[in-house]
Amino acid sequence: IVGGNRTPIESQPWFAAIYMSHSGGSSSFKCGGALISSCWVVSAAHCFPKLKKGQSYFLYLGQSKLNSETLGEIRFEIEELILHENFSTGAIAYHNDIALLKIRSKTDKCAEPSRTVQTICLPSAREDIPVGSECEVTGFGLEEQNDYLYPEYLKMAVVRTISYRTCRQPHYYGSEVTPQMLCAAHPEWTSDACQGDSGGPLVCPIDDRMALVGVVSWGLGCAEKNKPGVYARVSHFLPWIQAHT
Ligand SMILES: NC(=[NH2+])c1ccc2[nH]c(-c3ccc[nH]c3=O)nc2c1
Repeated sequence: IVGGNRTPIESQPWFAAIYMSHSGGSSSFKCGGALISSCWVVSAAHCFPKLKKGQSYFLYLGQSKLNSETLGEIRFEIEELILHENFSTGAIAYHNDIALLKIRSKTDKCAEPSRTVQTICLPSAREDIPVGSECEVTGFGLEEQNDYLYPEYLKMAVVRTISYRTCRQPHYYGSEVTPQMLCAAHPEWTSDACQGDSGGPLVCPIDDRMALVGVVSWGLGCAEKNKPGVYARVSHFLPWIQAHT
């Protein structure tokens, strides 16, 4: 997250930190995710390239600090990884960049709600939030696009949704942006998601509840003028989520 502020996991209790474990026993942080029900986490399909021998994915819920113990954090193995069947990579965009992870703890359980672990609501069917809505994006991703280390602490930034027409302007992203994507940026281009935030949640208030409106997908650089963050538009994928969970 470029800009924004540190946030405790209690403020984003649906946030999942997804890691890859390597054959030698080491592990590396990969992407964010969001808990949508006890057994299911939503993330981005591009976070899950084909695994090599001895590699696997796992995730933590309730984690405020990267790679280390947060009181109340819980580790989950990925029992099932479902990538959208039409996921593809465009010139700069990812299409249908959404994935579902079925989680299972060591004691074969799914997530149990606590002060640091809660689900995020899905948006109701196909209704879209008004342009200019103030939303929040969360993750352990880079704080500057040329950084090479991820921050230790979870961060959150406030961004506003941008209209499809604006985002398709030539000096924005032109026709790389499709109706299944949602653009959002800070009005002064000072905060944004960045590498490592992929898969994480863009949550926006709908009526009086926070809902998972977007999944961090791509962007040209980070917090660059006229280059908004692009998210998978979750309302479009509701039928797909319902069919696979
Ligand atoms: N500006 C944004 N909102 C953004 C979001 C996700 C990104 N993911 C990446 C990325 C860069 C290089 C390798 N893998 C990535 O996911 N850049 C990103 C930029």
